[in-house]
Amino acid sequence: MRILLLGKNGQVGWELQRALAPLGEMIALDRHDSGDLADSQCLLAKVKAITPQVIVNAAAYTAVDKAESEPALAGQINATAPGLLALEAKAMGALLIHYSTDYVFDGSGDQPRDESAATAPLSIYGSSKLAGEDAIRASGCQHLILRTSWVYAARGGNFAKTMLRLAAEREHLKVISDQIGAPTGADLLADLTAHMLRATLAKPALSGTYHAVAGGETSWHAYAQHVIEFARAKGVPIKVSASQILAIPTADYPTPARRPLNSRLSTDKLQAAFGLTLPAWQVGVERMLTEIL
Ligand SMILES: NC(=O)C1=CN([C@@H]2O[C@H](COP(=O)(O)OP(=O)(O)OC[C@H]3O[C@@H](n4cnc5c(N)ncnc54)[C@H](OP(=O)(O)O)[C@@H]3O)[C@@H](O)[C@H]2O)C=CC1
Ligand SMILES: Cc1cn([C@H]2C[C@H](O)[C@@H](COP(=O)(O)OP(=O)(O)O[C@H]3O[C@@H](C)C(=O)[C@@H](O)[C@H]3O)O2)c(=O)[nH]c1=O
Ligand SMILES: [Mg+2]
Repeated sequence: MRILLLGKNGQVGWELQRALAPLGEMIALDRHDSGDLADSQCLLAKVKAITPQVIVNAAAYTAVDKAESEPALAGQINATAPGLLALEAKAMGALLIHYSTDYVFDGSGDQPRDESAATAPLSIYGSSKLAGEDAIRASGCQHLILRTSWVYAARGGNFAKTMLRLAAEREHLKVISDQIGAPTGADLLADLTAHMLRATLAKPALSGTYHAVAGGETSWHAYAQHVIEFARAKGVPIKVSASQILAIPTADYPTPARRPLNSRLSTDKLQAAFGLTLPAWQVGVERMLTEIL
């Protein structure tokens, strides 16, 4: 089996290189080797030449605030290119695996959302990701769309690493405590992808959209506290004292993009359909911290 991986150097792409390696021949691209989602023509020519049985798209425009001032580029990378990949997958009979986000929702309420909940993105990033999902579903190709949230990895930039850096430099931190979600490891997503890929090739009816996040929930503030106190306990030099990691409401942290308050996603569908278990978010975060500290 030939697997084409796009975005091989992102957080998720890097872990997919590891997790998908045993499943077949992998061709892994980034934007520099004809895998540029901003250049659809070149990308589609490359896909046709490779004729993969599976396309895994881990490439995306993920700079949430910057997207507010670059909507056309975000739309090209997150919506137009995935839509064209889906049409090509349909034509070739390939399975397309793609990732989406909690930011497709408006974050109202306080209950976990399932896959059928109404979408209403608050940001350009969120609407571009939703348009990508919709284009894939409309293409009629076999697909797996994994909606995830708050992704971190040992390799790459993410919130946990930003907090460790700031905690070493500053005497106080202000972190939002009224946005609730689940930090999800890129390694967990890659492993889920490998299992789901195999199961879906064997049983195409599994094709569809799934929420894929770690278990439990937290706020950005409690997540930051967890990361910083774990590092402190390991002897890492930390400047901020525990009492100076200050909880603030979203209103006190103005950003160009609006973000959902309630990012809780229910993973019941994924767990039931694939017989998989999603471990608590702390398990993966502590493993990642142990690796990088
Ligand atoms: N990060 C998060 O918190 C979350 C991510 N997701 C989704 O998960 C998926 C993976 O995200 P993640 O690994 O965290 O993101 P990263 O930002 O770590 O990686 C994205 C990758 O996409 C690449 N990329 C950007 N533009 C292009 C382009 N024009 N052509 C080809 N490649 C490009 C980047 O390359 P380069 O470094 O060269 O720019 C980078 O390697 C995405 O679909 C994202 O929307 C969902 C929820 C949360
Ligand atoms: C750096 C910092 C951030 N924050 C807030 C801002 C934001 O609400 C939250 C997280 O900051 P980030 O910059 O990681 O936010 P962001 O880049 O929006 O994270 C999102 O990325 C995209 C790609 C997704 O799909 C989402 O699931 C989510 O992970 O923490 C603070 O409160 N204090 C701080 O010092
Ligand atoms: Mg970010």
